Amino acid sequence: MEDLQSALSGRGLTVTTHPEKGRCIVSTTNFSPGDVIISQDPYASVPNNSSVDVKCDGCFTSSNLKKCSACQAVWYCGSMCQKSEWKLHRLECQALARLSKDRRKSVSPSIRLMMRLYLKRKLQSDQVIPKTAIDNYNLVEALVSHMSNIDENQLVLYAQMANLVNLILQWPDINIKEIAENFSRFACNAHTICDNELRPLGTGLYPVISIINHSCSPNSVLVFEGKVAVVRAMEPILKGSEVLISYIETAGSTATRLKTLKEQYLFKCTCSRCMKLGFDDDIQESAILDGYRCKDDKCNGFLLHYSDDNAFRCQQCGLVRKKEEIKQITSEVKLLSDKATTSLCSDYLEARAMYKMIEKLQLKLCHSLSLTLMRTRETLLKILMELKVWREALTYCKLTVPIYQRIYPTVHPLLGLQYYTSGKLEWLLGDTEDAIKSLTMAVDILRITHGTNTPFMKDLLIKLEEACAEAAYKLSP
Ligand SMILES: C[S@@+](CC[C@H](N)C(=O)[O-])C[C@H]1O[C@@H](n2cnc3c(N)ncnc32)[C@H](O)[C@@H]1O
Repeated sequence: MEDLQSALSGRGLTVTTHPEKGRCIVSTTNFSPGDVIISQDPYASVPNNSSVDVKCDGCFTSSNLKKCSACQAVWYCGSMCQKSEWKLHRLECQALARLSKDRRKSVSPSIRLMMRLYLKRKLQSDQVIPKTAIDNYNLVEALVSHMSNIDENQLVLYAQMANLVNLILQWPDINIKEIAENFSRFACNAHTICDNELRPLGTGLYPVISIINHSCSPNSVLVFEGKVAVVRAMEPILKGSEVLISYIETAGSTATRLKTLKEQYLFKCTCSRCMKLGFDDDIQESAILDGYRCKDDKCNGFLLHYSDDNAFRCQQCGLVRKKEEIKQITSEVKLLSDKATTSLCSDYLEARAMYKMIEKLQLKLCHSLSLTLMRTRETLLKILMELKVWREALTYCKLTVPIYQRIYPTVHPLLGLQYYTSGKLEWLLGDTEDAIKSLTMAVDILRITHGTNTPFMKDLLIKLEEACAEAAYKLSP
């Protein structure tokens, strides 16, 4: 702990304890928006490979991959990544190679992550890999596990997974109970590693970054540069303030956020947004985000429960909508959604037709600002991008932007990325003036959340420069 404190003090941070939250990271200096508060390499990490989607173990790229010839289970994009991973993979490779081909295929990313945690611990204790103040197994042991609060079924599952790790590693003195506890630690401490556009690539354990607590209106954001986790300030953070990130999608209604945090992280959030639960404006906001629209097409009102829960009443015009009718449309949407999800993996044209039908039904059911309708439109945007139907994709992107602006704070990576998508589409379609506006808004946000020195940001800045140059050229006599 002393080593950690002294490593953090050089970065303007300290670890304190809070009676309800446990450990916290607090700033001992002022941070401005865009400042890197802390960055860390993973103690252990793994790509989220599946039978249909594989990534390089070193950099998580999906292109030019070759299998490790010995274990046939791990992929690399080239010799550089293979070499950088070799010390750890050498031991992992021997363990995997002992398994039958079928067994090897069934080793899930979570099992691999646990194996890699133990292999790293072994390599550090054998001094093959150096330990540092922010990269050692003691920090993993200090992470909360919530073992005494998780239910029995979950414990059984963790015990089964621990047995599997033992079976693969075949270390005589391995402690099954300790492995099971580490699975519980993964559940509330591991982070999903994402690319710059926040698409998931894998999972990593970052034991110092895991000390940062949650808020639904956080002052910082966690992004990834390759496998390195980077926490940046999104707003001015004054000396003495706690550094807070969000563990979950903050757009959900208060009840949804509280439920997710309780189920996955086992705590009751008491941030300023969650403390509004049950107050009038929170009830209204939730009814819009999660809720239904007025039956009258011309009314933009939202519905709240009415007369013993058998009906809903529009809060704007008073029109009543029967619960039965809502149930009927909901089940039609559910039926279609189940089919549509499968078509997403196989046939984009079919998926487009199905999601359009879902959107049509949801327009009858959901408030125009509802998250459910927005998610459908996000999916349609992705499908249309895959199909390269740019103009229609732009229409859907534009439909989501006002909702993003409403549900996210002015500096939020998802809002910045949506402006970026809009700008790219406008640029492609020759709407240069609009592209400049969207790309400028993207830069204003993403330079804070993603920094300015990454290839991703450089690419965005070049696109903006090109759009400005073209606009100037069009204007020149
Ligand atoms: C990733 S850890 C954060 C560090 C943790 N406080 C510690 O002592 O190691 C996540 C756990 O911290 C606690 N936690 C995080 N944010 C919290 C909050 N806003 N309120 C209460 N507890 C919180 C919960 O126990 C949660 O499962």
